[in-house]
Amino acid sequence: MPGAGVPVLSLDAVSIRYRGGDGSLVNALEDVTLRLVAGEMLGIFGPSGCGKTTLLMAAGLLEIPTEGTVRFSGTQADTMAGEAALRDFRRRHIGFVFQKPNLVPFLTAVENVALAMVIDGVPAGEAEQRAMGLLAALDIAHRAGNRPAGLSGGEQQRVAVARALANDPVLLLADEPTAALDSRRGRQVMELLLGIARRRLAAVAVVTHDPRSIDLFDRMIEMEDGRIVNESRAAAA
Ligand SMILES: Nc1ncnc2c1ncn2[C@@H]1O[C@H](COP(=O)(O)OP(=O)(O)OP(=O)(O)O)[C@@H](O)[C@H]1O
Repeated sequence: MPGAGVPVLSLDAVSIRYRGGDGSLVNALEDVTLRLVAGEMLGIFGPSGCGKTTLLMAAGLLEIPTEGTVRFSGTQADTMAGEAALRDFRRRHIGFVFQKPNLVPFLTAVENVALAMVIDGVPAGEAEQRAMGLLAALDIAHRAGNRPAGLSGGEQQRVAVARALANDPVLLLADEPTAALDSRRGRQVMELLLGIARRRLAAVAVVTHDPRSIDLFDRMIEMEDGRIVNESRAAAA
Protein backbone atom coordinates (compact mmCIF):
# COMPACT_ATOMS: atom_id res chain seq x y z
CA MET A 1 0.00 0.00 0.00
CA PRO A 2 1.52 3.37 -1.02
CA GLY A 3 1.93 6.29 1.39
CA ALA A 4 -0.48 9.27 1.30
CA GLY A 5 0.12 11.51 -1.70
CA VAL A 6 1.94 8.86 -3.73
CA PRO A 7 0.66 8.76 -7.33
CA VAL A 8 -1.56 5.76 -7.98
CA LEU A 9 -3.04 6.49 -11.38
CA SER A 10 -2.13 8.85 -14.22
CA LEU A 11 -4.20 9.43 -17.29
CA ASP A 12 -2.35 11.43 -19.93
CA ALA A 13 -4.19 13.01 -22.86
CA VAL A 14 -6.67 10.13 -22.89
CA SER A 15 -9.35 10.02 -25.57
CA ILE A 16 -11.89 7.26 -26.05
CA ARG A 17 -14.04 7.08 -29.16
CA TYR A 18 -16.96 4.74 -29.64
CA ARG A 19 -18.69 3.97 -32.88
CA GLY A 20 -22.37 4.83 -32.44
CA GLY A 21 -25.26 2.76 -33.77
CA ASP A 22 -25.42 4.83 -36.97
CA GLY A 23 -21.69 4.33 -37.61
CA SER A 24 -20.68 7.82 -36.48
CA LEU A 25 -17.90 8.31 -33.92
CA VAL A 26 -18.78 9.43 -30.38
CA ASN A 27 -16.00 11.22 -28.50
CA ALA A 28 -16.83 9.83 -25.07
CA LEU A 29 -13.53 11.12 -23.60
CA GLU A 30 -11.49 13.87 -25.14
CA ASP A 31 -7.92 14.67 -24.14
CA VAL A 32 -8.33 13.97 -20.43
CA THR A 33 -5.32 14.30 -18.13
CA LEU A 34 -5.82 13.33 -14.52
CA ARG A 35 -3.74 12.15 -11.55
CA LEU A 36 -5.01 10.29 -8.53
CA VAL A 37 -2.90 9.95 -5.40
CA ALA A 38 -3.09 7.60 -2.42
CA GLY A 39 -5.37 8.78 0.36
CA GLU A 40 -7.47 11.23 -1.62
CA MET A 41 -11.11 11.18 -2.63
CA LEU A 42 -12.01 12.70 -5.98
CA GLY A 43 -15.55 13.62 -7.01
CA ILE A 44 -16.50 13.46 -10.69
CA PHE A 45 -19.48 15.58 -11.69
CA GLY A 46 -21.20 16.54 -14.94
CA PRO A 47 -24.40 16.15 -16.95
CA SER A 48 -25.66 12.85 -18.30
CA GLY A 49 -23.59 11.57 -21.21
CA CYS A 50 -20.57 13.80 -20.50
CA GLY A 51 -18.20 10.85 -20.10
CA LYS A 52 -18.05 10.19 -16.34
CA THR A 53 -18.55 6.43 -16.59
CA THR A 54 -16.16 6.24 -19.53
CA LEU A 55 -13.55 8.00 -17.40
CA LEU A 56 -14.00 5.38 -14.67
CA MET A 57 -13.74 2.63 -17.30
CA ALA A 58 -10.43 4.07 -18.48
CA ALA A 59 -9.19 4.48 -14.89
CA GLY A 60 -10.30 0.92 -14.07
CA LEU A 61 -8.53 -0.53 -17.11
CA LEU A 62 -11.87 -1.74 -18.44
CA GLU A 63 -11.47 0.35 -21.56
CA ILE A 64 -8.16 0.93 -23.33
CA PRO A 65 -7.93 4.48 -24.69
CA THR A 66 -8.12 5.23 -28.38
CA GLU A 67 -5.37 7.79 -27.70
CA GLY A 68 -3.22 8.67 -24.71
CA THR A 69 -1.83 6.56 -21.88
CA VAL A 70 -3.05 5.19 -18.56
CA ARG A 71 -0.33 4.50 -16.02
CA PHE A 72 -0.98 2.60 -12.86
CA SER A 73 1.67 3.13 -10.17
CA GLY A 74 4.04 3.72 -13.07
CA THR A 75 3.03 0.70 -15.18
CA GLN A 76 1.58 1.61 -18.55
CA ALA A 77 -1.71 -0.26 -18.86
CA ASP A 78 -1.73 -0.82 -22.61
CA THR A 79 1.64 -2.53 -22.46
CA MET A 80 0.17 -5.33 -20.32
CA ALA A 81 0.01 -8.39 -22.48
CA GLY A 82 -3.61 -9.13 -23.28
CA GLU A 83 -6.98 -9.15 -21.59
CA ALA A 84 -6.03 -11.94 -19.16
CA ALA A 85 -3.14 -9.88 -17.75
CA LEU A 86 -5.38 -6.80 -17.48
CA ARG A 87 -8.10 -8.80 -15.75
CA ASP A 88 -5.58 -10.17 -13.29
CA PHE A 89 -4.17 -6.70 -12.61
CA ARG A 90 -7.66 -5.30 -12.05
CA ARG A 91 -8.57 -8.10 -9.67
CA ARG A 92 -5.47 -7.55 -7.60
CA HIS A 93 -5.39 -3.76 -7.45
CA ILE A 94 -8.73 -2.14 -8.25
CA GLY A 95 -12.10 -2.18 -6.48
CA PHE A 96 -15.38 -1.23 -8.13
CA VAL A 97 -18.64 -0.09 -6.55
CA PHE A 98 -21.69 0.46 -8.74
CA GLN A 99 -25.05 2.17 -8.35
CA LYS A 100 -26.69 -1.16 -7.58
CA PRO A 101 -24.94 -3.51 -5.15
CA ASN A 102 -25.39 -6.53 -7.48
CA LEU A 103 -24.86 -9.05 -4.68
CA VAL A 104 -25.30 -12.75 -5.39
CA PRO A 105 -28.87 -13.30 -4.10
CA PHE A 106 -28.43 -16.83 -2.76
CA LEU A 107 -25.25 -16.07 -0.79
CA THR A 108 -25.12 -14.41 2.63
CA ALA A 109 -23.39 -11.06 3.11
CA VAL A 110 -20.19 -12.67 4.37
CA GLU A 111 -20.23 -15.24 1.56
CA ASN A 112 -20.64 -12.47 -1.01
CA VAL A 113 -17.52 -10.75 0.29
CA ALA A 114 -15.55 -13.98 0.72
CA LEU A 115 -16.39 -15.12 -2.81
CA ALA A 116 -14.18 -12.44 -4.34
CA MET A 117 -11.23 -13.79 -2.33
CA VAL A 118 -11.98 -17.46 -2.98
CA ILE A 119 -11.98 -16.72 -6.72
CA ASP A 120 -8.57 -15.22 -6.14
CA GLY A 121 -7.32 -18.46 -4.56
CA VAL A 122 -7.67 -17.62 -0.85
CA PRO A 123 -8.72 -20.75 1.13
CA ALA A 124 -12.43 -20.64 2.09
CA GLY A 125 -11.90 -20.45 5.87
CA GLU A 126 -9.39 -17.62 5.65
CA ALA A 127 -11.57 -15.79 3.09
CA GLU A 128 -14.54 -15.94 5.42
CA GLN A 129 -12.48 -14.65 8.33
CA ARG A 130 -11.17 -11.73 6.29
CA ALA A 131 -14.67 -11.05 4.94
CA MET A 132 -15.96 -10.83 8.52
CA GLY A 133 -13.20 -8.36 9.31
CA LEU A 134 -14.23 -6.17 6.39
CA LEU A 135 -17.90 -6.33 7.33
CA ALA A 136 -16.95 -5.35 10.89
CA ALA A 137 -14.90 -2.41 9.59
CA LEU A 138 -17.98 -1.26 7.69
CA ASP A 139 -20.25 -1.72 10.73
CA ILE A 140 -22.29 -4.42 9.11
CA ALA A 141 -20.92 -7.56 10.76
CA HIS A 142 -24.23 -8.07 12.62
CA ARG A 143 -25.87 -8.73 9.25
CA ALA A 144 -23.18 -11.13 7.99
CA GLY A 145 -25.52 -14.13 7.89
CA ASN A 146 -28.29 -12.36 5.96
CA ARG A 147 -28.94 -12.83 2.28
CA PRO A 148 -29.26 -9.59 0.24
CA ALA A 149 -33.08 -9.74 0.28
CA GLY A 150 -32.93 -9.46 4.08
CA LEU A 151 -30.79 -6.29 3.98
CA SER A 152 -31.80 -2.67 3.39
CA GLY A 153 -30.46 -0.84 0.32
CA GLY A 154 -27.87 0.95 2.46
CA GLU A 155 -26.77 -2.30 4.11
CA GLN A 156 -26.45 -4.00 0.71
CA GLN A 157 -24.28 -1.14 -0.51
CA ARG A 158 -22.04 -1.50 2.56
CA VAL A 159 -21.62 -5.17 1.72
CA ALA A 160 -20.80 -4.18 -1.88
CA VAL A 161 -18.14 -1.76 -0.58
CA ALA A 162 -16.73 -4.55 1.63
CA ARG A 163 -16.61 -6.81 -1.43
CA ALA A 164 -14.78 -4.10 -3.40
CA LEU A 165 -12.18 -4.01 -0.61
CA ALA A 166 -11.63 -7.78 -0.64
CA ASN A 167 -8.42 -7.51 -2.64
CA ASP A 168 -7.20 -4.51 -0.61
CA PRO A 169 -7.25 -2.25 -3.68
CA VAL A 170 -5.02 0.77 -4.11
CA LEU A 171 -7.70 2.30 -6.33
CA LEU A 172 -11.41 2.29 -5.56
CA LEU A 173 -13.79 3.44 -8.30
CA ALA A 174 -17.43 4.11 -7.52
CA ASP A 175 -20.09 4.94 -10.11
CA GLU A 176 -23.04 6.73 -8.50
CA PRO A 177 -22.85 4.53 -5.39
CA THR A 178 -25.51 6.52 -3.53
CA ALA A 179 -28.02 7.02 -6.35
CA ALA A 180 -30.38 4.36 -4.99
CA LEU A 181 -30.13 5.49 -1.36
CA ASP A 182 -31.91 8.11 0.71
CA SER A 183 -29.85 11.12 1.70
CA ARG A 184 -28.85 9.82 5.16
CA ARG A 185 -27.71 6.43 3.87
CA GLY A 186 -26.11 8.07 0.86
CA ARG A 187 -24.10 10.29 3.15
CA GLN A 188 -23.03 7.29 5.22
CA VAL A 189 -21.73 5.49 2.14
CA MET A 190 -19.82 8.59 1.01
CA GLU A 191 -18.29 8.93 4.51
CA LEU A 192 -17.36 5.28 4.31
CA LEU A 193 -15.55 5.86 1.02
CA LEU A 194 -13.69 8.81 2.50
CA GLY A 195 -12.69 6.61 5.46
CA ILE A 196 -11.29 4.06 3.01
CA ALA A 197 -9.21 6.74 1.32
CA ARG A 198 -7.89 8.00 4.66
CA ARG A 199 -7.37 4.78 6.60
CA ARG A 200 -6.38 2.40 3.82
CA LEU A 201 -4.64 5.08 1.79
CA ALA A 202 -6.49 4.05 -1.34
CA ALA A 203 -7.13 6.55 -4.11
CA VAL A 204 -10.93 6.83 -4.36
CA ALA A 205 -12.81 8.29 -7.35
CA VAL A 206 -16.57 8.71 -7.13
CA VAL A 207 -18.96 9.63 -9.93
CA THR A 208 -21.97 11.35 -8.45
CA HIS A 209 -24.83 13.68 -9.27
CA ASP A 210 -25.43 14.29 -5.60
CA PRO A 211 -24.36 17.77 -4.45
CA ARG A 212 -25.04 16.94 -0.78
CA SER A 213 -21.69 15.30 -0.14
CA ILE A 214 -19.40 17.75 -1.88
CA ASP A 215 -17.84 18.75 1.44
CA LEU A 216 -16.30 15.25 1.65
CA PHE A 217 -14.24 15.45 -1.53
CA ASP A 218 -10.61 16.55 -1.54
CA ARG A 219 -10.91 17.45 -5.17
CA MET A 220 -13.73 17.72 -7.68
CA ILE A 221 -13.73 17.69 -11.44
CA GLU A 222 -16.59 18.71 -13.66
CA MET A 223 -16.94 17.17 -17.10
CA GLU A 224 -18.69 18.31 -20.24
CA ASP A 225 -18.69 16.67 -23.67
CA GLY A 226 -15.92 14.23 -22.71
CA ARG A 227 -13.61 16.90 -21.30
CA ILE A 228 -12.66 18.09 -17.84
CA VAL A 229 -13.90 21.68 -17.85
CA ASN A 230 -13.38 22.58 -14.22
CA GLU A 231 -11.32 21.36 -11.29
CA SER A 232 -11.54 22.51 -7.72
CA ARG A 233 -9.89 21.52 -4.48
CA ALA A 234 -11.45 21.55 -1.01
CA ALA A 235 -10.31 24.51 1.04
CA ALA A 236 -8.95 22.24 3.79
CA ALA A 237 -7.12 19.82 1.44
N1 LIG B 1 -20.14 1.34 -25.56
C1 LIG B 1 -20.52 2.49 -26.12
N2 LIG B 1 -20.79 2.58 -27.45
C2 LIG B 1 -21.16 3.75 -28.01
N3 LIG B 1 -21.27 4.91 -27.32
C3 LIG B 1 -21.03 4.89 -25.99
C4 LIG B 1 -20.65 3.68 -25.33
N4 LIG B 1 -20.46 3.97 -24.01
C5 LIG B 1 -20.73 5.28 -23.87
N5 LIG B 1 -21.06 5.83 -25.06
C6 LIG B 1 -21.37 7.26 -25.29
O1 LIG B 1 -20.30 8.01 -24.76
C7 LIG B 1 -20.77 9.20 -24.13
C8 LIG B 1 -20.32 9.22 -22.67
O2 LIG B 1 -21.03 8.20 -21.98
P1 LIG B 1 -20.86 7.95 -20.40
O3 LIG B 1 -21.68 6.75 -20.06
O4 LIG B 1 -19.44 7.93 -20.08
O5 LIG B 1 -21.54 9.25 -19.78
P2 LIG B 1 -21.94 9.58 -18.26
O6 LIG B 1 -21.48 10.97 -17.99
O7 LIG B 1 -21.47 8.50 -17.37
O8 LIG B 1 -23.53 9.56 -18.34
P3 LIG B 1 -24.64 9.26 -17.18
O9 LIG B 1 -24.51 10.34 -16.13
O10 LIG B 1 -25.95 9.35 -17.93
O11 LIG B 1 -24.36 7.87 -16.65
C9 LIG B 1 -22.28 9.20 -24.32
O12 LIG B 1 -22.57 9.97 -25.46
C10 LIG B 1 -22.61 7.75 -24.54
O13 LIG B 1 -23.78 7.62 -25.32
